[in-house]
Amino acid sequence: MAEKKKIAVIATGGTIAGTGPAGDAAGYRAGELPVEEVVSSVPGLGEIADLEMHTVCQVDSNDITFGAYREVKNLVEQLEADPSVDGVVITHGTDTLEETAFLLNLVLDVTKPVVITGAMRPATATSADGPANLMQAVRLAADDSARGMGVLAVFSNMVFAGRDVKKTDSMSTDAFRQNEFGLLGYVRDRTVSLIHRAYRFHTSKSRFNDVDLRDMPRVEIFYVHEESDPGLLRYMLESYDGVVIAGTGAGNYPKAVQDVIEAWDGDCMIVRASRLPEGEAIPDAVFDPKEKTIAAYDLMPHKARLLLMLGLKKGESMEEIQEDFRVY
Ligand SMILES: NC(=O)C[C@H](N)C(=O)O
Repeated sequence: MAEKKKIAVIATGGTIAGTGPAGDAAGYRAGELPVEEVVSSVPGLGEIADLEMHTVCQVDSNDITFGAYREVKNLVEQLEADPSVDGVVITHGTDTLEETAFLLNLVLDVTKPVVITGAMRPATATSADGPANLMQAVRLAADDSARGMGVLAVFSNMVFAGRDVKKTDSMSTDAFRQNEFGLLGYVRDRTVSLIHRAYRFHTSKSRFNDVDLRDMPRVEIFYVHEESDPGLLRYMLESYDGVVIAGTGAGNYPKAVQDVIEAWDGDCMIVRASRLPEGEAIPDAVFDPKEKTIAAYDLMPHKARLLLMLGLKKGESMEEIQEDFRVY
């Protein structure tokens, strides 16, 4: 029989560590339970792997920060260098799990499995989903097939790529998808089946895995709708290092917004993304004839924001950042 693996569990909070009125699925406080209690609530977990526990923070994921990302990066890279550890599981709130998964996928210099998971119902709810997700995440992190796959997310038996995972449901326990990119595979009980591999660069092959996550550039998102306020966009361009436009359709906007973009000649870098969950915002001669923007392709605005921050932090030119959006 194969030797038992050792998995490090890093807690950051979220509903998986949430407590509230007995049985209820809502009205709870996220990030309350210590990781040891979350882990001990999962029957049989210790039989899958030896576990070591770490806590970076205990927050609702809406309050996650680059300070926490920096700590997670340092810790995961220490664990990568520790020959006694085989893989890492990160527990996290679901609201911003997709941002954290994408960011870590770009900045961690690792090849060991790194799996992020969470829960839609707090630990005190009837049929809490955290224990099953945690069990599946540990199972995946202990599986050799997960090595070199970048940051993976596990939710409700499904395995997703950190780059592509999206929260698509605000209530169901089946809350994550990666839309037209399907799934990477499944985990259930003792069976791990990885079927697809993410194509884009990540982790040990990412040019961002040496980025110092302190003092990050400030990037905000301008959400487009009918009669969007062009004055608000002008203010943002004057105030931030970068702005991501969450455009309609393929990254589009009203003429008044286009006029502001075309008149802009400051340092603030502009990325054109789409507010839609599927499809791409590609370079476009109709909405951006003067080539003032960087196309985000399929990345949602909140993921595009993180990639832009990393490119700006590296001091990259507009052309280099455009290339980042083609390969990451
Ligand atoms: N299901 C959850 O984890 C939601 C919670 N608000 C969080 O993101 O921390």
